[in-house]
Amino acid sequence: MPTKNKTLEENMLGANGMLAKSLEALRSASERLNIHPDVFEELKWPRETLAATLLIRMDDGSRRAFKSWRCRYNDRRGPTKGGVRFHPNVSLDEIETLSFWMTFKCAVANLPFGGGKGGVCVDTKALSANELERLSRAYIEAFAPFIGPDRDILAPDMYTNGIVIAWMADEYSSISGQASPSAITGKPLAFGGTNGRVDATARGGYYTLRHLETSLALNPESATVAIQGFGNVGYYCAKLLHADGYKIIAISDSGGGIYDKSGLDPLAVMQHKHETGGVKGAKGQGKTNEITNAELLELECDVLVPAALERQITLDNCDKINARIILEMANGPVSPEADRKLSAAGQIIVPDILANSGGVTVSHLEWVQNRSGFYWDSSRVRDHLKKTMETETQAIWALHNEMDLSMRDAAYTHGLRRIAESVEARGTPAYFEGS
Ligand SMILES: NC(=O)c1ccc[n+]([C@@H]2O[C@H](COP(=O)([O-])OP(=O)(O)OC[C@H]3O[C@@H](n4cnc5c(N)ncnc54)[C@H](O)[C@@H]3O)[C@@H](O)[C@H]2O)c1
Repeated sequence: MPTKNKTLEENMLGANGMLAKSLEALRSASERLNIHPDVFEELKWPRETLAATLLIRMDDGSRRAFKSWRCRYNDRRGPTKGGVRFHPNVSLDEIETLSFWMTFKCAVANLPFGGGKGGVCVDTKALSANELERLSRAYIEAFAPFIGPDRDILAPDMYTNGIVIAWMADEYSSISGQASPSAITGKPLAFGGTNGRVDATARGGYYTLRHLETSLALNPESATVAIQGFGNVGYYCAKLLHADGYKIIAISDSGGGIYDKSGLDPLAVMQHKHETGGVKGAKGQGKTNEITNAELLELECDVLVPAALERQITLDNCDKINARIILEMANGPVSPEADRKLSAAGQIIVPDILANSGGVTVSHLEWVQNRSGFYWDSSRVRDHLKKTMETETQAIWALHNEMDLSMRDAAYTHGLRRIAESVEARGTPAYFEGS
């Protein structure tokens, strides 16, 4: 590629940005599969990203501005789909990267969706409930022409659970002038939500891990687990694994963590978090110590479950990671450089685009139910989720072994095959030359 173009590409992507770095997985999967360059050129760029400044009336009468974005990364396999994140560190690069990951996650789960994502740069803990409602509705007002059941479908992400999604769905229906439940998934049950969505992301990761137990020589009777992040995903992961005999030895949240080598009961820790606002101070079965988030990541354990933010394990700390298996329940918790080093050292990283795809898999079922008007019971949802997770886990595990790839490379290869087929189905230069 000429230097001039490369500079242009670097300028457009931001050479050191998270998206530019994340594209490495796409680049190597494209080379491996000998994908047509048109496909790679298309997948390198977000299809469209919209930015909006949300102006909110605060409770004290003042006005405050919040930066926000919505990105539709690629829609070749169907309408774009992805959560909305409310977090103080949200940035354009982060939203576009998360949308890129969603594109591959939906393909890995074989859903008829492309990838999207949105976010608002906000610390929700500093807002009142009224301010949070105004912000949630303002987000929809700003992006309403961009979203829709056949265009871009929203969902929860960090700090946008339950009521926030209900406000958003309500606002979208008001603006569109009709009940439009399928534009936003993750809704409360009474508002067109689906059974089984609350713990779907965690349950998907749990099915994946349990399916790989024999291959990974994991014994649930004695395996130890450390969990970073104790929100929707971290809590339900801890709960499901604990119920099957796994020993949860450490849990953390944004305020810090606790460690007990005799084991922690996730229900008791959640009770403590409800009462005090954090996990610190909760007691386990034996001697419970307080630890930092950094210390939690370095613990000796069989399974480390990052379930909070991206870039928690990087070149700075990857030499200190002692877990045999990392189950990526957060999006992008291990940087590409750290992933290469850890994989080369024989540590198994079950990648986010597989491990946490249970959430979007059940969101798809919610969308299907909203459109058909026929609602499923929990066992039907769980059976479908289990089957999907096991099928895709097995396919990725087989590629990992057959092609001698890390699990992340295997997952990108698996997803790219499907996306490339849908791009190529619209014609490549070879098709037009032949006609
Ligand atoms: N909820 C879903 O369905 C879903 C689906 C796929 C992926 N994810 C990913 O899972 C992760 C967690 O999402 P969630 O829905 O559980 O969010 P959540 O808001 O329910 O919980 C987030 C948790 O992370 C903790 N946290 C925040 N900053 C932290 C830090 N610096 N160190 C340790 N803990 C910290 C918070 O205290 C909280 O316990 C995110 O990366 C999200 O993108 C979520």
